[in-house]
Parts: sequence; C-alpha cells; structure tokens
Amino acid sequence: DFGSVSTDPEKHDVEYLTPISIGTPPQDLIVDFDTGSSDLWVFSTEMAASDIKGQTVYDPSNSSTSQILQGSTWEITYGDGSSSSGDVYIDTVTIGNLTVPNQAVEAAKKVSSEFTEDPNNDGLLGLGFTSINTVQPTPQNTFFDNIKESLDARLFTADLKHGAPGSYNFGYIDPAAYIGNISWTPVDNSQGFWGFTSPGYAVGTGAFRNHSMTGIADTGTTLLLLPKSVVSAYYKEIQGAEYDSDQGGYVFPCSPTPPDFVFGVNNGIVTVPGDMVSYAPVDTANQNCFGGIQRDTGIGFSIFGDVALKTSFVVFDAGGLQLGWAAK
Ligand SMILES: O=C(Cc1ccccc1)Nn1cnc2ccccc21
Repeated sequence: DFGSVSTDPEKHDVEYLTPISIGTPPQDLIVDFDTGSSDLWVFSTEMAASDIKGQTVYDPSNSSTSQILQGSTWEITYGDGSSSSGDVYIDTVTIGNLTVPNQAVEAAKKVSSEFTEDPNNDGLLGLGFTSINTVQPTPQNTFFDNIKESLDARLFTADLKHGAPGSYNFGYIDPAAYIGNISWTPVDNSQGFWGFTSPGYAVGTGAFRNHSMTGIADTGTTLLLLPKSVVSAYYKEIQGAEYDSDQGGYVFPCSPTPPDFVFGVNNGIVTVPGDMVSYAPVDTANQNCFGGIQRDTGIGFSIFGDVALKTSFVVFDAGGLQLGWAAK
C-alpha cells in the first residue's frame, strides 16, 4: 500500500499546509505536517470561539465514528514558545488514499495566539517518533506509526518546494521526483526526532570545511538554524550583512543574490541556493532581507528546517532508520 498528498506553502514558505480528512462523514481540515513533533492535534468545537479566527474545526459530535479516549489529555509547547492542549478522540483519519481507522485525534481546547492568528492552519500532524507524543496517561501513535506496517516500505518522503505545491508520499520513493543519487545518513531517534549529523559545509564555491553539525530534519521549522560559528562564517561573505538584534537575526541587502550554502550529508552534499537564503524582505524601504540561515543558539542542536528541505527530495526511512537527501 502507498499514498501521496499535495502540500502547499504559505507566504514566504513559512509553513506547508496539507489536507486531511477526519471522521464520518469526512471533515476536511488543512494542517501542518511536522517531522519535528509527534502529536496530531486540530482546532475543535471544544475551543472558546475567541481562539478561533477563520480556521476549520473538528467536531467529534458530528462524526459517527469518533470515540472519546476516556481520561486522556495532551499539552504541547513548541520550540518557538507556541502551545496548545486538549483532550483526545479516536476516529478515522485519511491522508490522500491512506486511511487509519483508529487514529488518536487530539482535539484542542486551548491554543496560543500564534495558532489563533494563523487562519489557514487547522492543526498539526506530527511525523516525528511516537516516543515524544504528549498524550497522558498513554502516549498515542502518530498517523505514520499506525500505517507504516501496511506500507510497501516503512518510509515517507517530503518534496517541499519554494512557492509551489509539493508532496508528501507514503510507502514509496518516486524515482521521477529527484535527480542523481540519494545520499543516506543514519538517524538518531533517541530524542524522538529525525536526528542526523552533517560532516561540514561550504560557502558559495569555497572549500568544504569539516565541521560536524548535529541536528534534526524538521518540516515544522521554517528556517535553517545552525551553529553560531557556521552562520557567522556564511554571513561574513555577504557585503553589508549584520546581526540585527531588533529583527532577531542576520539581515542583509536583498541584492545581489547571496552565495549558496552547501552542507554535507554523509559523502554527498545539499546545496541551498543563494536566492533561497534571502528569506523575506524586512522592509520595503532599503531592501534589506532577513536571512533563511540563522543561529541555533539555545536549542541544543541544529534544525534543518524548510529552507534546507525545500532544496531537496528527502526520504524519512523508519524501516532503515536513515534519512535520504537528493537533489531535484
Ligand atoms: O518551534 C520550532 C522552531 C524552534 C524555535 C526555537 C527553538 C526550537 C525550535 N519549530 N517547530 C517545529 N514544529 C513546530 C510546530 C509549531 C510551531 C513551531 C514548530
């Protein structure tokens, strides 16, 4: 069995939104697939109306297949400080043509302002490892964990694009989706993430520098967050680049296009084109851009977020406990 679903970027590729269906008859919601967390939670009829601003909500009482998971609750806080909490239903969830009949659907009762102020995002679907699911007293499986035994291969792929629809595929590697070879690297899932270590990096056409960078492949994070020393080495090559504490990161003139950023994956490399490093203009006046590569200070590991992922075709292989990166 295998399946595919389209995923669309919000403005500036800040997040990628993917349609899912929950319940009977199906309730269609659009959520953020997040390899950096492992809860499937959605806006719901159990929330205060003031916390809902345009989102579509899940109504378990309108689903003939929903069953409350008695006594279970969940609460999650993400690295950026946003948070949500609520209770849990078991219901049928469909992604593309793949259905899990008894999926734990975490219905929100409360969400922080970041979610309320994001009208197009109806929730999150975690694609991290079940070990970090927040449901108490008994953690619940992710959609992928529930479906993976029935897939032709225990993997999913992320093909995120810059300003264009991409796709998540489950159970197969589409040879037409990438070029060249896939570089494979082992995954450390001890923290519940898709963790790996990159051997080093290069700036533009410069020499490759051996510099271990341990981090996670995280579709739920917008930017590429790397060690301070690597980030300053990169921005040193851009005229006028500076760390702007007001903006909370490196800012530089939007033109000329900055140098590419290359990072290693095992014995292969991934190239982030310079035009993808200019994440977004900070003001229309003097055309300064906020960098897509920023420091990982305080996190404890690097985060290879959408800025890194959208340059590649990425295989999240749970069967082999490895990540595959390919150009496209
Ligand atoms: O929270 C983050 C980014 C982050 C910032 C600072 C420290 C650590 C990580 N990503 N993320 C990953 N999944 C998310 C889901 C919602 C919001 C943010 C999400």
